[in-house]
Order: sequence, then C-alpha cells, then structure tokens
Amino acid sequence: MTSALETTDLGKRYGRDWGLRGCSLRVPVGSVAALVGPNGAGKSTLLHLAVGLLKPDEGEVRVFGKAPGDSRELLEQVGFVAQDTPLYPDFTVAELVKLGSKLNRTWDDDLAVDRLGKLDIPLDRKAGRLSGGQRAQVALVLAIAKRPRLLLLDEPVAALDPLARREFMQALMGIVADQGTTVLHSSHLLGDVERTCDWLVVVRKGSAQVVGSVDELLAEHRTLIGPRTREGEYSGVGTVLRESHTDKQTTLLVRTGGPIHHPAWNVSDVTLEDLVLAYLADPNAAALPGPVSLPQRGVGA
Ligand SMILES: Nc1ncnc2c1ncn2[C@@H]1O[C@H](COP(=O)(O)OP(=O)(O)OP(=O)(O)O)[C@@H](O)[C@H]1O
Repeated sequence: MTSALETTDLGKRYGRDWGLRGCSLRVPVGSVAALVGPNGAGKSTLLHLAVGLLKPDEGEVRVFGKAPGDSRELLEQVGFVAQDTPLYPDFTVAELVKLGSKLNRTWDDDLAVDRLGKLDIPLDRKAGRLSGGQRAQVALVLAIAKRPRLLLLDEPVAALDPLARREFMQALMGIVADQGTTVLHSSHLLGDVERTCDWLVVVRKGSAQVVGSVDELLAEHRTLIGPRTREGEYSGVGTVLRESHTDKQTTLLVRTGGPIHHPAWNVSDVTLEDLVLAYLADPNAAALPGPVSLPQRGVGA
C-alpha cells in the first residue's frame, strides 16, 4: 500500500516547547483519514508540516514520497483548508474563483461554480461579508477545485450547522469517490469520523498513538461485560485498555488477538468513540502498525 503521507519521528519545536515530537504515521493513498486528538495535541502542526507551511526540526515528512515545499508540482497536488479558513476579505467569491483558476493548472471551474451555486453562496459577495460557515464552504470549494491528490482539512466543519455539516461531509465523500482524492481531516466529531472515515490517526501530546484502518481497529477491540472481577485478574481477554466496576459487574474494553469465547464474558463490538476515548485516557496504550508494544495488564490472549 503506497502512502499519500508518511512521517518518521517527525518533530516541530515552538521556542523551547515541542508541538510535535517523535511522530510516525502513514496515510495510504485513496483513504479518507481522520486526525483525532485533544486540544493542543499537534494536529494543526502536523497538517502545516504536511503542506510545507512549517519545516520539521526533527525527523521527516513525505507527501507522495517527496518533502513538502520542495517542488511546485507537489504543491499543486495538495489542497489545504486551514482551521480559520482564511480568505482575502476584500475579494468577492467570483474573484476568489478567478484567482484560483489563474494560480492552478488543474483548476476545475465548472466544479467550483456548480458547487457554489448549489450552496446558494452569492458570487458577488465579498469574502469578509460571508458567515463563518459560508467561508468554510467557499474555502473547501477552492481547495477541491484544484483537483488535488491529497486534501488536508483542519477542522473543516467546526463552523457549520448540523445540516450543513452533514451536507459538507456527503459532498466531500462524493468528491473523494469521483476524483480518488486522499483526505486527511482533523475533527473532534467522532460520530462523523465513524460514518465517513476508513483510516484513523490519533495524536496525543505531539505523537501518534493509534494509526490504522478503522475496520481493523474496530475488529481488534471488544467490550466485555461480566461478573465483578478483581482488577488485573482477567485471563485470556487480551490487553485491557479500560475497566470499570460496579458491585456486581465488571466492564472492560480490550484489544484482542482473536475471538473471546470465555463463558464469563458477554462480548460486544466497540464504537470508534469508545475506542478513541479509551486510548486517550491511557497515555501508555498505543495501536501502531509494525511491532506494537502494549502494556500487558491482563493475561494476554
Ligand atoms: N505558533 C505557535 N507558537 C507556540 N506554540 C504553538 C504554536 N502553534 C502551536 N503551538 C503549541 O503546539 C502544540 C500543538 O498545537 P496544535 O495547534 O498543533 O494542536 P491541535 O491539536 O491542532 O489543537 P486544537 O485541537 O486545539 O486545534 C500546543 O501545545 C500549542 O500550544
């Protein structure tokens, strides 16, 4: 599987503090990937490094095998919508579209005009007079009309109302299907991520904590409910990521190497939200490709 984006021990320092450090991950070509993590985890820093707006202080970042910022050709293949969706405020929407067409050799004018029409965004309105949600929609249109091979979106739906958010995600999926674009978008909305993404990157404190296919990650994790069991005395269930107890009952979220047939446990699927929250709550847990080192608190399966 070739990678659209790959980082190796990537680090970026802001003064004396590291915004990202020891971050290794990959996003396969053709995937729709979610970049998830708490505030300040390093998501925007990673996206800015990927687009070449920041330079690494350590390690490497590669987009389609090349260092971002090295070639104009690569710049043309990457679309980026920054968190605050900056647009020239004195330009009308039509002028922004025209600018896009002049600056990008692969520009698709029909796509831009058609989509803006569907969204009812007036072409003669200045960007500075659009609502936050409309600005986000225009910024996305400008990014996709480039027909990029890789689309990087920093919290693109944060300013949108729920209906617009759903419409935005559906449009994004349509574009991905039509153009085969690889997408990496940061989001705090785990429900959206579960519905739309096939690849997951969880970043925590500047490095990647979970990287992999959503289907595989969901298949590897299970919720177990059984009679009250003493902490640590779980046999044959895999790695325990989260446990909670009542007087009578124990609930575990586990990473397992295979099916669990133990009669004591009622086994059910996990949601992506459960999985992400379990990893974020346990700083030592990781699910990364290659050799995986996990804290073995339970008796391994
Ligand atoms: N320009 C900057 N100067 C100094 N520190 C910065 C700068 N930009 C980011 N940081 C710090 O780097 C760390 C990572 O920030 P980043 O914006 O990448 O996080 P994030 O995951 O995108 O957060 P959020 O979800 O809140 O947008 C944070 O500790 C942040 O305070």
